[in-house]
This record gives sequence, structure tokens and C-alpha cells, in this order.
Amino acid sequence: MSEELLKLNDVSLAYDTPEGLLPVVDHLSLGLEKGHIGCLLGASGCGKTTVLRAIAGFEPLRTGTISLGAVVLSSPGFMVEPQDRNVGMMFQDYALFPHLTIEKNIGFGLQHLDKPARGKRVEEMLELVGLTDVARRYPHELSGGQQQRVALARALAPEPELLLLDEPFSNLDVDTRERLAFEVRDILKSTGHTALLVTHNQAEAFAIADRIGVMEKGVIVQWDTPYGLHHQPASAFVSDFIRREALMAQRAQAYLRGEGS
Ligand SMILES: Nc1ncnc2c1ncn2[C@@H]1O[C@H](COP(=O)(O)OP(=O)(O)OP(=O)(O)O)[C@@H](O)[C@H]1O
Repeated sequence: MSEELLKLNDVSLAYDTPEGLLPVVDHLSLGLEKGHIGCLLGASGCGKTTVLRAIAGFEPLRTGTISLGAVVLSSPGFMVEPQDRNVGMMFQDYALFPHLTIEKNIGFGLQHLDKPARGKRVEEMLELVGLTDVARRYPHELSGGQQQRVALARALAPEPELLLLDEPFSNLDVDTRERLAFEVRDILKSTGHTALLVTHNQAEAFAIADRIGVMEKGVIVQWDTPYGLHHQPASAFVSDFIRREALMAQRAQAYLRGEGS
């Protein structure tokens, strides 16, 4: 049996707001196997990003534990610092440094390596994401899809044990988004990385993930394979959610073919 790398056990999260405590995530548990790509899928506001931020070490836990391998990263009153978690992050807005070349952006998190080792690692990363030709360019000289591949290379360069991706494709046009989702899956699979992605886009989730957690109001209602979600939805909510998005995609395609409005 494969080993679970990331484990969330009974995790609850809440924000302190001027109106009082806002509970956002309610006793959530999940396990992600080493080398797998997981995805939290759900409507806006259901708590996906909050879960990701907690795994990255930016939100304290009210209950439960988050662990990576044998190491507990968070529990109530205890948090390993974000920089000490060996967790990489990639966001929707690329977050590249505009004044640094692509190779310098990728090498940014590698200050602990000497110059030759850093150069070698940057070269490997450029090759991995297919951007060797543009190493000396600046971010604004690249397309959105290319910039996101740079962001991926930069996140993977320090060899994190786990990669977190927050809506990484949502700023891209539909064609680029689908292509890049498949590309990112291939890249992560070729390197054997474990990753957890957050999205509200079902097509993206199904394109990239080995396990999908459908979230509703701070809980995971089903954590399953894409096949399992389609063929054995655990509740009416899951089957409605999956069906509704499939229907919307069909309608959009019919509209583009000029068959409806
Ligand atoms: N810093 C914060 N302070 C107070 N409330 C917050 C904060 N961040 C998020 N929230 C609230 O917590 C809830 C969950 O937000 P979260 O961003 O985790 O949802 P999400 O599922 O990622 O949504 P989206 O897809 O829109 O990003 C929302 O009601 C949001 O308004």
C-alpha cells in the first residue's frame, strides 16, 4: 500500500472578524499519497484557500493536526514556520519578480546552494518546463502560460516535499488553461512530486487530479478518484455539482457552435 504524505486530521479553522469568530473549515480530514495530485474543488467561499493557507502555515488550527510524513506541522497552539515546512506554493497571479530574468526568478529560492549548483538546478528546471530558450528574458516578455510555467519551475526548484497550487490557471484563457493543466500534470508526474491544488473549475480538477475533494461549506463531502465522483457520487450535492458543471460546459459548447443562446 502507498504511504500517505500529507495528512489532515479533524482540522477546524476560523477567522477572527470584527463581528466575532467566523468558522470556515469544520473538522476536515484527508490523506494524500506520495506522488499523487489532489484537488479541492468547490464553490467560491467554501474554504478551499483557507485549507491551503493552513497547510502552508499561515492559519492557526482550532482543532486537529496537519502532518507531512512523520512530522506534525500544525496543531492547536503549535505551528512550524512556513519557511521551515518544505512546502512550495504557486498562485494564480504568477507572483514573479518583474525586475529579474526568468533564470534569476527560478534561482531565487536557491541562495543556500553555491553558484555552480544553483546554475545547474536552474538549468534542469528550465528544461523541465521547456523554457530554456527564454532564460534571459524578463517576465513581461512572456505569455501568461509561459509565466505560469516559470512560477512552477521556481516553486519546484528547492525540491519541496509538497507543492500547493491556488487556482494556478484562472488568469489564463480557456485554451491555455486546459493545455497547461495537462502539462503541469505531466511535469509533476515526471518528477514524482506530491501536490494539492485548489480550484472551482471542474474541468481543471478532472484534468489534473488523482484525488478530488468536493467541498461544501467548510467540509469535504467526498474525497475520491475522478472516476469515483462521476460513477459513485456520495450524495445528491456531489452528483448535482458534477452534473451542473457538465451541463454548463455542454451549453457553452453549443453556444460556441451557434446552437443556442
Ligand atoms: N482573512 C480573512 N478574514 C476573514 N474572513 C475571511 C478571510 N479570508 C477568507 N475569509 C472568509 O472565509 C470564507 C472562506 O474563504 P476561502 O478564501 O477559504 O474560500 P474559497 O473556497 O477559497 O473561495 P474562492 O474560490 O472565492 O477563493 C469566506 O467566507 C471568506 O469570506
